[in-house]
Amino acid sequence: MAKKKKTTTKKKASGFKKPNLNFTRKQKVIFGSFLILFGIALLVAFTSFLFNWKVDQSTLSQLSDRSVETQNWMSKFGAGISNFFIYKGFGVAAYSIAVLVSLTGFYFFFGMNKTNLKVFWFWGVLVMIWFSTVLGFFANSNALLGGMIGFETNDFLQDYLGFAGTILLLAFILIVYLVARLNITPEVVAKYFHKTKNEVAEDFDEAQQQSSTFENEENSSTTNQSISVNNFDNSSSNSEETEAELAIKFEQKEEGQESAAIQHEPEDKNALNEAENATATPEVKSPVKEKIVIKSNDEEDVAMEVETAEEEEEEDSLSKKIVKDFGEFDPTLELSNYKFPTIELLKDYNAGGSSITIDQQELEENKDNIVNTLKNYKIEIAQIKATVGPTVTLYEIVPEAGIRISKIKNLEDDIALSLAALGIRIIAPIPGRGTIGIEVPNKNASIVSMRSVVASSKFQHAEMQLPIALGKTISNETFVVDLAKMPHLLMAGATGQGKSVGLNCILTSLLYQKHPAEVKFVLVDPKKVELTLFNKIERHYLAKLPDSEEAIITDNTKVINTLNSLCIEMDHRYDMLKDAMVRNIKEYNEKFKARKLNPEDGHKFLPYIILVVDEFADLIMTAGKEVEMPIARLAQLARAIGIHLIIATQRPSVNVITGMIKANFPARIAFRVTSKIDSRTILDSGGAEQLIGRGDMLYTQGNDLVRLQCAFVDTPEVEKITEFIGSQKAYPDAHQLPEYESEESGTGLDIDVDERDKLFTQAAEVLVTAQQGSASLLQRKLKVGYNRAGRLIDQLEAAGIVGQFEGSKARQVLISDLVALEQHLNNE
Ligand SMILES: Nc1ncnc2c1ncn2[C@@H]1O[C@H](COP(=O)(O)OP(=O)(O)OP(=O)(O)O)[C@@H](O)[C@H]1O
Repeated sequence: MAKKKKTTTKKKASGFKKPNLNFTRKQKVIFGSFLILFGIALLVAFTSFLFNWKVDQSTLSQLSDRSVETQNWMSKFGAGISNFFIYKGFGVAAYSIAVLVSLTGFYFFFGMNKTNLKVFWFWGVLVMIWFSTVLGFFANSNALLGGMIGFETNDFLQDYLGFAGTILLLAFILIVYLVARLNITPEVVAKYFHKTKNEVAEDFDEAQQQSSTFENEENSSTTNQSISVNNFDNSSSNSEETEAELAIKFEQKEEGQESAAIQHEPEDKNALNEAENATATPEVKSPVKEKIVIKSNDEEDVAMEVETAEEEEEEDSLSKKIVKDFGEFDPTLELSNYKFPTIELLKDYNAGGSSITIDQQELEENKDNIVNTLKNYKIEIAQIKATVGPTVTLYEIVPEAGIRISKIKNLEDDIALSLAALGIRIIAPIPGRGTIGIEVPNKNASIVSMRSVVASSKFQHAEMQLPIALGKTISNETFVVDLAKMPHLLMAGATGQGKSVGLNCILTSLLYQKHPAEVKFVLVDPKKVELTLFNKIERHYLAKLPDSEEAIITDNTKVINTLNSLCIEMDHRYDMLKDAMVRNIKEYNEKFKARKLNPEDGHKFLPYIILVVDEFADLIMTAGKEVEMPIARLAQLARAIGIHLIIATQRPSVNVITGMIKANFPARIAFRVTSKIDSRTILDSGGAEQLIGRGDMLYTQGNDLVRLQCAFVDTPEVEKITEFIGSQKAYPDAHQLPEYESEESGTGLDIDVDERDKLFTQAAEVLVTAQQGSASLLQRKLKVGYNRAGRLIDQLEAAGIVGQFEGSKARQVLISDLVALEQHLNNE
């Protein structure tokens, strides 16, 4: 069974590579310009052929003879190729070929998405054949029109379908073209005519109103009277109809207070015209509008327009048009030749044999031991089942009715003793299974190779944003999780238990699935050796601060700037999301790819950013609480905007993994730890102290604990992968994070006088009076925070008022009294 699985996964892995038919940018420009010019040459030759074909045709058989002259503007080449395409080919419809060739040239030259090109060629050739067949009807009067192919096709169709049949077939093809290619449906045509009708009516109204305004102006004194008479006449002659019309009018009045045109009685014609003009102005822009005409009593039409066009729809159709013309935005275009690492770069640790090494005898022995031990404590078993995993075997037992589960749980040590094995874990009961699980380590644990998990179909076909193949479960299934869903991961384990391998496994998974345009890593490696290999992919996958030289941060003091910079990036991304009216990075990028967001408004494709901290305890110790705040902020807010944190630590103590950190890292991985307390700190439950090490781990994402064997990826394998990626064309530099100005950055000794703190003079007076240069004194007296007090001291030192930093002692005050201070400050 296991072997069978293996062969299928291998097949899938080998089918993973895509053939590479891409040109480099230079090749595209050269090839593109050739095609454009070739297309133009064809146009020139074809046009000339139309005038000179009769003369040139007699020379065609002697084209190889240099002395023979042709009339074509492109000489022998022009005459030959035109004869081929026009006379022997498609007639005048052959112009399509020249246009299509030039168009192809443009696509290559400007590096545009070529999917549209295929569509152009398909329809272009179809139109050409259609035209030449239609023109084939006139072959007798002019052989050039339809060309030989047009004539023959026409002739062929007429033989089988007759004249009428051929015409009907050609008409059908025309309809297919109009509907499928040009989207011209009966509705569209009807809409167009409706629109034109409206426009004519509108013009007519306008003209009428203008003439009546003119009349109005001339007879201003008499008009009111005549209208009132008209009103009277109308209402008396046609009272029912008028009532109904008036009712509509008043309704409109009540609902649409803003419509001045309706509120005014027709006697105020100037106002009416003005109002109408005002409402008419936006009409010009609105693509769809509906007109309700309400007749008034004086035979004049009061038109109210209801505009139904929405700007967003217009934008939508604009983006659709851009997508139609250029295809969706492709973030990978800049590195379009990028090749994903191949599976061969990973080592197959189980080559030549099955990955499971437990033998039948071991299984039997363990089973007997478990049954006997439980029997000794008077626990009878109704059923027992074994599932063999890569490092441990799970024995699931169903005890006889009436046995208390806590009784079995308490026997953990006794069972371990009887099996003479470390790392026995009892899960009582197994959630959702109704059994009790006893995990017993295999005598010969087998390695779960990274190769096997990367090649697994579960990973290959994972429909996840950031898929990570962590390893294999106890039932030997590949375990794949989505980092984007976690959304942050906390990893802990004692030294040498597999943390670094685990981190490499996560990073490798992402390298196998994500293009450099889609994901960027920010790596913090205080141990300086663990992540150095990833330096090779700096310009592909890493992100760094603009002014830093190294992309991998090994100096803890620099981490604070990076974290704050990530916070700025986070805020910026939230603004972009808000602007785009989407809720998360996935929707944002989809909208951007569909060209619904304008890059000129600051929108761009957002890669996922993954922050990896290899030794968090070390970071907290050196950089202190200052790192905790931005980490907690990122962890709380960054999930929607694609910034994910992976934090690993050797020392899972409560002062490192604080409540604030824990609350925001629901996904946790525990490798073997030394005590139950550590296990509780990471997982909120025991169990990690009973693991056997070497990548044996427990994973939780807020609810159940899953025991996994972490996939093993060795340093040489990572090196090969990074070398493979690093040797390919890269971006000019690592991804730039936003610049961050640290609060302390202005505290050099060359502080500008203008940049001094507002409390500078007050601070100087406090220290000179007390003759004590201490920051805490300033904090107390001026009620300022520690940072500001520190900055003030630096400024006072720069001004020569206090002396240099002297460790634990307070700084010396260099000015004796307030008078001297005043003098000192005046002399500056
Ligand atoms: N998944 C695994 N499968 C098999 N062996 C493993 C696995 N993970 C780790 N090991 C073994 O354990 C050793 C130590 O692993 P790793 O370097 O990852 O430990 P670590 O927890 O990072 O230690 P430290 O904290 O001291 O850096 C590896 O060299 C390897 O031999």
